[in-house]
Amino acid sequence: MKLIRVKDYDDMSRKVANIISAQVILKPNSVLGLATGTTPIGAYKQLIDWYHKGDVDFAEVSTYNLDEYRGLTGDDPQSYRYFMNTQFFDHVDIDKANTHVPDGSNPDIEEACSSYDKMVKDAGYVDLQLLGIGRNGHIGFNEPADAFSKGTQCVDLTESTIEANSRLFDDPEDVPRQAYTMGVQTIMNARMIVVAATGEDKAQAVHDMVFGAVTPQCPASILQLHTNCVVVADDAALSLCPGQ
Ligand SMILES: O=P(O)(O)OC[C@H]1O[C@](O)(CO)[C@@H](O)[C@@H]1O
Repeated sequence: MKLIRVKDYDDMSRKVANIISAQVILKPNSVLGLATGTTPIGAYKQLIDWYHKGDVDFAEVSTYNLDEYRGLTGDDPQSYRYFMNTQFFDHVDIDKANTHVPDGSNPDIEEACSSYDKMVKDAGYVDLQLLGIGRNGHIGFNEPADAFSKGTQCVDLTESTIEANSRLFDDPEDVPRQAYTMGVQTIMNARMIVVAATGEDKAQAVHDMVFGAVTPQCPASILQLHTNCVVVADDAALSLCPGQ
């Protein structure tokens, strides 16, 4: 695991955008694994800016998102499909047909998960996976559990995640209780992984991810076993890490 210390959220956003840009410039038809949440918004903004300046383009890129709330359609403003369209896809030259998010509107869990797995597999898995990290160490929506997940699965969100994500909903009661998420094994199949984290509320999760035991109780800890994983984190997120 390589640690890159950054000053703050803006610095993290530029560095993450630089890594994604380099990937796309070197391999224009890259398969990107993308994340939602507050963490990557600044990186998406930076990429949009560089796209408008002609520094990078996404015409040949395809994308697979980590997760989606079960029960929401893509046109629901709280859905992750809507988030990706409005925060990134609508502003660059990516072909929307090449962008993929688990289908939260599919009530058939088995079908929703297996069809997403097949798509990612048929794409040859992900070249570069961008990850945020939950306060409890979750990646995608893979919550602390007794075993690491493999392929796409339907998960019951923990109270801590529901509480953390309720800030984005008018009424906390509206936060869906379930989500479809890419599995940990699929995430680990990515050829490069970039984890972004800022802020003190991520410090314990970042410590456990980098220095803790590899355990499904902290899903992000398995990233220690990935051969090409970079963590881009600010002082606050690294504040519990020894010698950092
Ligand atoms: O970037 P945030 O908003 O802190 O979220 C962290 C993680 O939590 C999720 O939003 C899921 O709760 C992930 O998609 C994200 O990577």
